[in-house]
Amino acid sequence: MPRFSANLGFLYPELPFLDRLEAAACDGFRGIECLFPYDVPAAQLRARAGANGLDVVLINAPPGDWAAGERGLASLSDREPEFRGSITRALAYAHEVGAPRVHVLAGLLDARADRAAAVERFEVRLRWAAEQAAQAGITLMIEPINPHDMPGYLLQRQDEAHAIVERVASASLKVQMDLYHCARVEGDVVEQVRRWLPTGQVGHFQIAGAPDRHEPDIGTLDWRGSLAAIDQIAAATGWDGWVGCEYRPLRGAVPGGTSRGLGWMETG
Ligand SMILES: O=C(O)C(=O)[C@H](O)CO
Ligand SMILES: [Mg+2]
Repeated sequence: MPRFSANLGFLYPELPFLDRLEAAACDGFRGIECLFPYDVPAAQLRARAGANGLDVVLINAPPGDWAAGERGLASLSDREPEFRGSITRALAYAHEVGAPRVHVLAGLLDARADRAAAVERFEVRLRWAAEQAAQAGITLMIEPINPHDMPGYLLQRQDEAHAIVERVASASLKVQMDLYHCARVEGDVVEQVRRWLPTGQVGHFQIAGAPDRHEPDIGTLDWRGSLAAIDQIAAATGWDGWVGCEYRPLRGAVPGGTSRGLGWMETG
């Protein structure tokens, strides 16, 4: 089985954020990932992770005004200074907590906007951001996200993301392949893993059941096949990344609900 990290934006929702680290460690996780940890001083997160023997494997860069509906700044016109500030802040935070990956959200495309121009802006900004990341020894991620969960998101398909990574041509930019989004948009997830992981351009995986984003074994996702493909290709190529558990536990806020739903890991 691959290494799993606990996405603390989704798992253990009944606990205060910092207490989720101990719960994850008790459940056997060795890595955690966060959506937007910026309300917590980096020193506190680093200390809790260290005390629980956890690596912080991924954080997201600040996405703009999330409450107002923004989902990233990287492709938005007239937001370059804010975008650059978000990257600087994310890289500094990631450095302090020892996170080797930062996910950069692309942003929403207005229905009347020119997609080609937005993609061009995205690439120009990623090129700059990847240079900053390289200096910090951090790898940036871009992630295709399905339009049911995030209508209008610029990046929805694996081939679009990989084409951008190829054009930006920096070793510090990779694709975050979320098997849940991939299942909802592209269907045959195992085939997509087999197509893209050997390219060396996948930096991180995430997993959830489809179509409801609960535990991977709830729904139609071929999670066993996907994880077996990751294992097989990792053994052949030396890929040593993580698979983030980014799902809403079916038992939601019931105390212990996340832990009780982890049985799929044993049966994979
Ligand atoms: O939504 C996802 O799948 C993510 O991974 C983002 O980081 C949060 O929107
Ligand atoms: Mg994801």
